Amino acid sequence: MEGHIISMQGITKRFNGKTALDKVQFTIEKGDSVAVLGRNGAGKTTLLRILLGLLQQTEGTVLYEGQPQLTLAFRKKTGFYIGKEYLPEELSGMEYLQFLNHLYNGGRLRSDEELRGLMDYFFEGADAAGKAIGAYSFGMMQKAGICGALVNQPELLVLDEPFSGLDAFSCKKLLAFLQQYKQQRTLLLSSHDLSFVEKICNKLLVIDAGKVCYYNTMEDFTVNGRNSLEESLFRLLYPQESDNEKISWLIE
Ligand SMILES: Nc1ncnc2c1ncn2[C@@H]1O[C@H](COP(=O)(O)OP(=O)(O)OP(=O)(O)O)[C@@H](O)[C@H]1O
Repeated sequence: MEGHIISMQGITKRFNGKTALDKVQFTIEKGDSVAVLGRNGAGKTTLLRILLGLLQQTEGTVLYEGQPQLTLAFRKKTGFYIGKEYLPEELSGMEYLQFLNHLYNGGRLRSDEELRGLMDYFFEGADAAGKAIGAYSFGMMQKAGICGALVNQPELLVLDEPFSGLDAFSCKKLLAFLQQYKQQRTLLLSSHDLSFVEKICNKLLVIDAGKVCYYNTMEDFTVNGRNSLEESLFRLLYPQESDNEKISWLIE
């Protein structure tokens, strides 16, 4: 177990008898940057929610540094953004960050100036700090969620589709941020945007119909970069048939 920051052991999740995750098993080493990939409905968000203790698994165990994960240490050292449903709509962006700051460390962790700096980086000076999150656009909510995930300077950062809804400049800023972040910490993200995944992650966890069908390095998956990530993923998950006939049928 030594060196593993996260260990998921035999995780099964059933919703009303339907299996969403089936005996999922993997470990994440400190310093890894892992992308969770798979089709819509494969089980990625369910997996991240269970890992974070936001959803109870039906079977299996999640360990953080060798211990059951729902400890204060896990909460203090983990940052996450998993969807806008976890954002308090009535608070302004700044109030949300201040709230998290108090929650994590009685307000001693970061100064208001630092929190404002965090917002400035992702919002690029847009007037968001004083505005209620409920009045944000989808992309602004994503940014507020990402800022929230970073308040406690987490050792493990978990992000569910962080690039979704961000404009091109914001994607570039997030990419630059994550590229630096991953050099010092551990990162787990799900994304459908393979070009960003390729630039950030060293390991891939591919899930299909609730089962892990690949977990290893990006290099191994792409045969040392000879194939693109997209090609390699298509080869693993999609049948080699042409959709042209189906498209013609749909159009005509
Ligand atoms: N609360 C729930 N109740 C019932 N079924 C659920 C619930 N949450 C997820 N599921 C089901 O579990 C499966 C996995 O869903 P999940 O959201 O984890 O997929 P995903 O890989 O994150 O998909 P996407 O790429 O579309 O975000 C799906 O079949 C989904 O319908």
